[in-house]
Amino acid sequence: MIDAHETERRLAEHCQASQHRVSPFHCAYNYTSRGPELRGIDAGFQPAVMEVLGWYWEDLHANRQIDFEMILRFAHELISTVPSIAILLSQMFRFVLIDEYQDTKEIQYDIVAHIMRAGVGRTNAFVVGDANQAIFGSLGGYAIAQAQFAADCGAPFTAKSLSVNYRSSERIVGYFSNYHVMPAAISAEGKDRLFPSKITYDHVTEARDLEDALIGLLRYNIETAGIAPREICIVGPQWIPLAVVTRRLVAALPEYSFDGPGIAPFARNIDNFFYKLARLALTEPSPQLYVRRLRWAGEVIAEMEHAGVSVKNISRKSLLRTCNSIEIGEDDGLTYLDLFFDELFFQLGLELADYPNLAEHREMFVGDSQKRIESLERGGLQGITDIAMFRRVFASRSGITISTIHQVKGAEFDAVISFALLQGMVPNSNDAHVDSANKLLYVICSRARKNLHLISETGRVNWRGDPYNPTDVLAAYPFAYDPIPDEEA
Ligand SMILES: Nc1ncnc2c1ncn2[C@@H]1O[C@H](COP(=O)(O)OP(=O)(O)OP(=O)(O)O)[C@@H](O)[C@H]1O
Repeated sequence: MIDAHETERRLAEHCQASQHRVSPFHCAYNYTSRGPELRGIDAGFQPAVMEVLGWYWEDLHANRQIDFEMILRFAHELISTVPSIAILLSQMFRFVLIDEYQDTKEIQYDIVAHIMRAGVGRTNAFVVGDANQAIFGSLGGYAIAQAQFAADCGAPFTAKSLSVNYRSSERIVGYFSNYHVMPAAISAEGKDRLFPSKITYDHVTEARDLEDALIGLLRYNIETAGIAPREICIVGPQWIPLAVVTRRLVAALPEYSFDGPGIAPFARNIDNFFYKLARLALTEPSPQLYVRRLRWAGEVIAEMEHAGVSVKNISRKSLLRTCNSIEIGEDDGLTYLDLFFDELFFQLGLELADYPNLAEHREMFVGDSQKRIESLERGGLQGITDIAMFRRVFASRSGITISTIHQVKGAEFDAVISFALLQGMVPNSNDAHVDSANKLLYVICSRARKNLHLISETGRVNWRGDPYNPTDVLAAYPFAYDPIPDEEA
């Protein structure tokens, strides 16, 4: 099973053999029940891209490997060609629960529909989500219509709606309701419903002064409004600019700490064996972490067994003890991990070369992490290789969260500060549809319980040198914003 980074590396290799300047970017594809579909590629260019993908699939086949899309493809192929599979699954499962249905792909809906049809009334489904938050359309996710899914499943569905919001104040709910693409009446009924929320919109700050504006808002929320740093989130569209902003904020506000998946110095590939092992290598034994580390140790042992290691003498506790006993005096995060992995294998009496699957995982983990560090450094982030930065990835959240819009989905904070709300970034220029902008703004604004601060900084230019303007739907919303706290002072 190869991960997204390895897919890109292999595609880059095959693209070199193409005579049509195909790049890995063009090769992003979704499997549907009708076969593979490319994402936003002109019809005339499609044969050239499909040629490269053909080589890529042959290459994977020759190495007995699959990528994520192929899991869906083969699951679908099996379930639609071997009827007993769907019948068996429908007998095993009385309920199929789907969360975030708006991010579900056609092939996934079709897999469920096969099971439901085979169940002829035995299997029920509970499908929940929010069509207003469908921001993974570019990856093939969409909110299926109720009638369509009912027809596909051969089963009637009863629609119910959640109209009560327990998270945000009335003022916040009133504000983000503007960005609904599906009509919905929502009322605020949580404990903060009457909170006198500040909702501000700054469209005058220049990009070069962005950090000052962010610092002003952070200080207002922490020092004046009394909000804890871990209850504040800064949201931006892409993680490299976010990392740059973080670096400046870290330097300007040494008294506060910052957390965020976007600033992790190594590849967050949760299926990789060495990522799982890194969790044990980078956390210290402590009573608070004991149960979690025990679970992580269990996952590591299961992966080892899967790779063919004899684990009968390795228990979760003994593995933890061995990990805890390893001491490595090294400040460079990647070197530390490298030495840790070597030492652990040595202590367990294992030779990595005897387990090709694990050796491959190690190569991917180290290669992806190096690439990630290089791109963060190119983005201006220094000190990223330090072991302390590595350790923070698994430390519990205590600082101000920095996140991309797509990563922040599902989370909630007392205060949300969002920048780069610019047409061409939010929404992205590949997907400049007005609904896409509405959904992104809806996701951002509906994360806030109390305060919401939006920024469309001026002076940013695209690769052609043209200036970015504020996101159209945001600029067109005639809302009575509060004065920006700094100006008030
Ligand atoms: N019945 C309830 N009474 C009080 N608080 C509730 C209730 N249901 C949910 N909440 C609180 O409301 C907040 C939002 O709930 P939750 O995260 O489950 O919503 P959600 O539908 O997943 O939201 P979203 O899709 O926008 O992320 C949480 O803080 C949760 O604890």
